Amino acid sequence: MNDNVNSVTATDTVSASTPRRANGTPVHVGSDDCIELRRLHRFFGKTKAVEDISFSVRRGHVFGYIGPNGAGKTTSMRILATLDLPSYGDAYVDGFSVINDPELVRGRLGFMPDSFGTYRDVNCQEYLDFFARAYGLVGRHRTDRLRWVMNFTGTEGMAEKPIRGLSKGMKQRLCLGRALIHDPAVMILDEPAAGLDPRARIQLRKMIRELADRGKTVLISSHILTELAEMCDSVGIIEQGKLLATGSVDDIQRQRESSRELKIRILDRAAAASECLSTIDTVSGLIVDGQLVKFEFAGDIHDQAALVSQLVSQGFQVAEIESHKKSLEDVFLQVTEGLVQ
Ligand SMILES: Nc1ncnc2c1ncn2[C@@H]1O[C@H](COP(=O)(O)OP(=O)(O)OP(=O)(O)O)[C@@H](O)[C@H]1O
Repeated sequence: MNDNVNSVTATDTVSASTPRRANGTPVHVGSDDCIELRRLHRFFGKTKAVEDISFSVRRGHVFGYIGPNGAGKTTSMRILATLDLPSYGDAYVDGFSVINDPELVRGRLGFMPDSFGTYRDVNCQEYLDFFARAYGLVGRHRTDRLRWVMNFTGTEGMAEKPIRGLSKGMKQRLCLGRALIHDPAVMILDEPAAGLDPRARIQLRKMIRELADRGKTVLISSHILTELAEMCDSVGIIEQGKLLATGSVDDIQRQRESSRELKIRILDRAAAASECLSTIDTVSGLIVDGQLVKFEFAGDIHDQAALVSQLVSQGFQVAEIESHKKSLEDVFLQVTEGLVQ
């Protein structure tokens, strides 16, 4: 099925080695990391679609791959799905190299591309059955698997419906079903929520979370950090082929939060309190508005506690303190620069 790797010339490719037995068969390396990119590069002429990207995703985790248009998300996912080859570096799925063991990778991976493909005239059951057969499922096992997948994706009521009559949301469910049909350990989902209405997005999120809870490792791409924040255990932010940040959403938010806005309500002498605050290095942009003193604060939570103690020890009546955290959109805009290639 995944046969269009021949668009890459052999000279483009530098392979990394998978451990092998004496007879040459690959050894399955049991690891907590079910997806791993190691110094992955993919160049198209002068375009560096993917440049030296490394990260790993733990078994049973959902990893959000986030970046603007043209960032290199689809290119990396196509390499993981063995539809393309890296120029340098390697990627591993469930311990197997996409370069050395693509067949083994395909059996362990379900890929949901960003477009549906051309199967307009078959019905939903025929569609899933076709892919089940392509993956070598036979007899009772195939029937049971089809039933489970249709039930899980909520497509059982549409078994007889031709694909050309499906809504976008239903097509996405069916596409997810196709990627799941051979019960892979790893799911690669390229912008599965694009074009879905809010309810369908929520349902998709629930399905993905449930798959991870059942032990599947999921890599999912999106342009939108907020869309992924709730369901992902960790995220990677990519732009112009480079990985700019990786970690949990909270970690990235914390790392990138170089400053935040603080508002302190002082019951009397707010202007004098502002004078006092102006002597602290981590305070800038002070504004006094009645009892409120607003400013940018570049310290951590301990510095914040020290600042309040200092005001109180100087006799100011601190009544309220409000800290405005940067939103995920703020973080995304701060991390990326809006560069397009
Ligand atoms: N087959 C190709 N030939 C030439 N350039 C390509 C090819 N595939 C991708 N590119 C280029 O590589 C860069 C990364 O593209 P890619 O599709 O991976 O980005 P993306 O992050 O998935 O973007 P989007 O969110 O718009 O889908 C872009 O500049 C794109 O034009």
